[in-house]
Amino acid sequence: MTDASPRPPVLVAAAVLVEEGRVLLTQRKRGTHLAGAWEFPGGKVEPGEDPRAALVRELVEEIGVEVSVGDPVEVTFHKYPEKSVLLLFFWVTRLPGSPDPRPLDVADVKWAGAGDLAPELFPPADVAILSKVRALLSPDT
Ligand SMILES: Nc1nc2c([nH]c(=O)n2[C@@H]2O[C@H](COP(=O)(O)OP(=O)(O)OP(=O)(O)O)[C@@H](O)[C@H]2O)c(=O)[nH]1
Repeated sequence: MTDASPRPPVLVAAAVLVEEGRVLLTQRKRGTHLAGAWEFPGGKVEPGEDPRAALVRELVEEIGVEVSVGDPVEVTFHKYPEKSVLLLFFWVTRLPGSPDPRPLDVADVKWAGAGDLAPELFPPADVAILSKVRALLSPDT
């Protein structure tokens, strides 16, 4: 049966930033949707905003890094009980001279190897992107 009053999905842009065989992850803050989960850094695209510009903005706000946003890696639609999300995952590279990531508006930040990508640590919407990213990373980390 279809929802009687469906709301449009929340549009989210998220980054796949790989350096030296590790991918950058952030941890969701207490009191937010899916608190404590590890995820790909990013956030909601504001109405009328270019998703790539939103991602640049979110990475400065959340972890203080300056990036260039490349091609899409994956697009995922997922229904949570409280909302649905449309996630746009992009390849991202740090600009020369960008600061190192630090947890400005997230609970924590880390460079993760393939062994850190257990799906149960991530939002359920991230299953597809996780298998793509795992295949890219060094198997022994
Ligand atoms: N950045 C990011 N968000 C993700 C991922 N996977 C996933 O389901 N999401 C969901 O996409 C939404 C991202 O929006 P956000 O980061 O601005 O979340 P928020 O806490 O401000 O949202 P809220 O105010 O509705 O709780 C959240 O509901 C988050 O749970 C991911 O890999 N990265």
